[in-house]
Amino acid sequence: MSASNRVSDTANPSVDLSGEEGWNEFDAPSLVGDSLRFVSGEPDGNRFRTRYYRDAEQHLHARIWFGPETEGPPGHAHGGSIAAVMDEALGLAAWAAGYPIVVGNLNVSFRAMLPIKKVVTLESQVVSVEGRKVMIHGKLFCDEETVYAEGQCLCITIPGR
Ligand SMILES: CCCCC/C=C\C/C=C\C/C=C\C/C=C\CCCC(=O)SCCNC(=O)CCNC(=O)[C@H](O)C(C)(C)COP(=O)(O)OP(=O)(O)OC[C@H]1O[C@@H](n2cnc3c(N)ncnc32)[C@H](O)[C@@H]1OP(=O)(O)O
Repeated sequence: MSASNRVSDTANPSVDLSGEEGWNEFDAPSLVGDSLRFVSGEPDGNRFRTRYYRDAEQHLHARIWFGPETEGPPGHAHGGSIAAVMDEALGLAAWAAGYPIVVGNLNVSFRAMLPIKKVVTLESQVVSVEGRKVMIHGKLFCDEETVYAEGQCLCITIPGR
């Protein structure tokens, strides 16, 4: 690839991260601080672009653009980039539900190759709470037929917070 092609690869495209009707934008930094830069830190960059929402039932959703810098297999997202999104978003879902946690265990099933430069949706749900263990499930998809990944995230509450 020539240098000039590389420049056009990283040109700053505009990306529509708007939510669905009934979703309210969720201000993650106001809840957890500014530390979530790995996935959410560059809203105009070429790695991820992320916007979080909550629905009327307070479930956390996200619109996420996997930019060219998330590439793993040619033209598709690196599995680690998908796992990073799951780690942040599912951990954040626990915080948003009122549980101050860190992620203890994360299982990701990669169901279909995720094309880069695409906006996908993440949905999440708190499925159980037992003592300090909060289980969150989530999936990344673009429509009913196309699920790219599913995540099961065991979060552990941090004592004293
Ligand atoms: C300097 C400290 C800072 C601490 C963090 C402070 C604040 C965080 C603030 C903001 C967070 C910001 C944003 C949040 C949004 C997204 C979050 C991103 C998510 C992450 O990116 S976060 C980084 C990756 N994350 C880690 O870096 C965790 C490293 N790790 C540990 O810090 C410990 O490992 C810990 C705390 C997990 C447990 O340690 P612990 O000593 O407190 O508790 P203990 O071991 O007793 O476990 C209690 C019960 O959980 C079960 N349990 C524990 N771990 C399990 C596992 N893996 N699988 C199955 N079960 C497990 C036990 O079996 C027991 O169950 P039972 O009670 O039934 O026996």
